[in-house]
Order: sequence, then structure tokens, then C-alpha cells
Amino acid sequence: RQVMTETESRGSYSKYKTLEINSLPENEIPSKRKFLKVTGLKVHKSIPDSIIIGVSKCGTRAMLEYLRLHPDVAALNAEIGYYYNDSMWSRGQDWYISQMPDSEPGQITVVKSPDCFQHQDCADRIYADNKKTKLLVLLRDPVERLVSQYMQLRDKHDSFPTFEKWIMDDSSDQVNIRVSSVTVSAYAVHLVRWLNIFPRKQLHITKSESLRSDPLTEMRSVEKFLNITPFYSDEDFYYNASRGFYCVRNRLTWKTKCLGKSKGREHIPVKETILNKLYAFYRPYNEQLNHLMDIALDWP
Ligand SMILES: Nc1ncnc2c1ncn2[C@@H]1O[C@H](COP(=O)(O)OS(=O)(=O)O)[C@@H](OP(=O)(O)O)[C@H]1O
Repeated sequence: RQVMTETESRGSYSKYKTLEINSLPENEIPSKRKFLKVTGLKVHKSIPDSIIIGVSKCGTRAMLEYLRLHPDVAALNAEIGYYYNDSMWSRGQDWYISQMPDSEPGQITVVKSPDCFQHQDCADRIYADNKKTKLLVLLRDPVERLVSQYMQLRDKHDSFPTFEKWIMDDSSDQVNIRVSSVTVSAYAVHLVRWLNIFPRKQLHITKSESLRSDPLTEMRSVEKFLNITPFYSDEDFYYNASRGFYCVRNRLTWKTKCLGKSKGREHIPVKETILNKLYAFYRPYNEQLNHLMDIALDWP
């Protein structure tokens, strides 16, 4: 298998000559670290150039995995709540930078911190650290997102209430806005805060549904926004029918990877009356979102 040539992939591996991976024993497939050693490129750590700020349960892990394929990206796998967790924030910027992955000259540093989206302090703090930060935002049908969050919470906590009990206010029979997960899906409320601090051109919106159905188109749009080398091709993604998602294939090692079982949980069926109430609740926020971001979102 000839998997990579200089012209196919500019960026971090650009000094690589064509590799005949089949001719190498498995343990000789070059890791990035070995590659750096060989080429003598200097690595460094830096404050993120781009942050996936949310929204949780909207495909943020999938986007990070897709970004990790890109040779111009150094992506942090772990999620660090530095910008919204006060005790982490108090450790200071040097500590945060020390947590970042090594990046080579020409690479950008990308992290994912999906709970930032709804936290008051995040936008201010990110701006204070790096006012040029490019913000990646994924948005999903608000009700689907809420159900996804419910499935996760129910998995984590014993005797979690039923969905209906969780999101409905018993006394008023209205959607319970005291449940924070309910308000997270009112995206416009939070985006207004981000737009008070960051210029619109520093925010890139991806519809989760589109990332799921057509990762190539969406990731090409993301690489353009990040101003990195055009890289993605249909070789990088393949549809895994049993998972029901696109998984990734590394062009250098030819290894494939799908996300773990905690992504793509089966959703519980929700009663139509409850669904109608939820969609009615989110509709004004969705309309506000369309105006605010000048994008067409076709949720019910
Ligand atoms: N390629 C691929 N593989 C697996 N899952 C995918 C993919 N693309 C999008 N998704 C959707 O991502 C949803 C989880 O979102 P997040 O990764 O943002 O969740 S988290 O906030 O980090 O917990 C997860 O939501 P649920 O299906 O509700 O579990 C998936 O629908």
C-alpha cells in the first residue's frame, strides 16, 4: 500500500517521501514522534488556535477525530474544563499550555470543550487568552440533543427519572426551564453572549445532521475556516453500516477508527404530546438563531 506522498499531504509530514507501508513491519509504521525525531522538526506547545466550544451531544467528538486526521492540526484528545472550571482556571495559563499536545511549525492547536458553550465565563476567558481564537460550534436539532443528553445521564446515574418527569414541570405542565440541559438547547440565548465578545467571522457553525451525513463536505468547510491546507478527501471517511456512522481511515497508517459505544446510543421513544411541547418551546429560539447567525436550520 502506497499511502502518502509529499504532494498528497503538505504540512507536518511534508518531508516524508512516499512510503511503502506494506514493506514495513507493523512496529515500524512511523509514528509522528518517530517522524519528528528523524526530521529534527522543533515542536512546541501553545494556547489553542481553535476550540470546539460545543454544543455537547452535537457530534463534538466526531469533529475532533476528523480534525486529528489533518496534518496541519495538533488536537488534544482529552477535554479540559479550564475555561469554565474555576479551580482549573486558577492554575493559570502556563499550566493550561503545558497540557496541550506538541505542535510542529505550521500546525494549529485544537481542543474540544463542549460545556463551554453554556458557561458564562468561557467566552471572556478564551478571548483574554487569545482574542484570535477560532470557535467551532456544532448545533443539532434541540430536541434530539436533549434526548441524547438524557440517554447519557440515564446511563451514568442509577434510578434516573423518566424523560417526561425530567423535563416537564409537574405543577405547570410546561417544559421545565430549571433543568439546565433544557436551556442548553436554546442555542440563541448562549450564542448572543459569544457574539458580544467575538466577531461573527470567528465562529463557524456546523449542523450536526450534516456532519453525520456528509463529513467530507463539512470538514472541507472547517479546514477553509481554519485556513489550513486543503486536505480532506473521500479516502478519509467510510460509512460503517453496523455503527450507522462515518468512521475514519488514517492515510498514513491505513488504520481505521470508529467512535466508542457511548456515541450513538439508541434514543428512547418520546410521546408525541411531549415532542410537540418541546418543539413549540424551542421554535422561537430557533428563529432567533436563524436571524442571529444568518443560517437556515430546518428543524421542526
Ligand atoms: N461519526 C460519528 N460517530 C459517532 N457519533 C457521531 C458521529 N457523528 C456524529 N455523532 C453524534 O455525536 C453524538 C455525541 O456528541 P458529542 O461527541 O458532542 O458528545 S459529548 O458532548 O462529547 O458527550 C452522538 O449522539 P447520540 O447518537 O445521541 O449518542 C452521535 O449521534
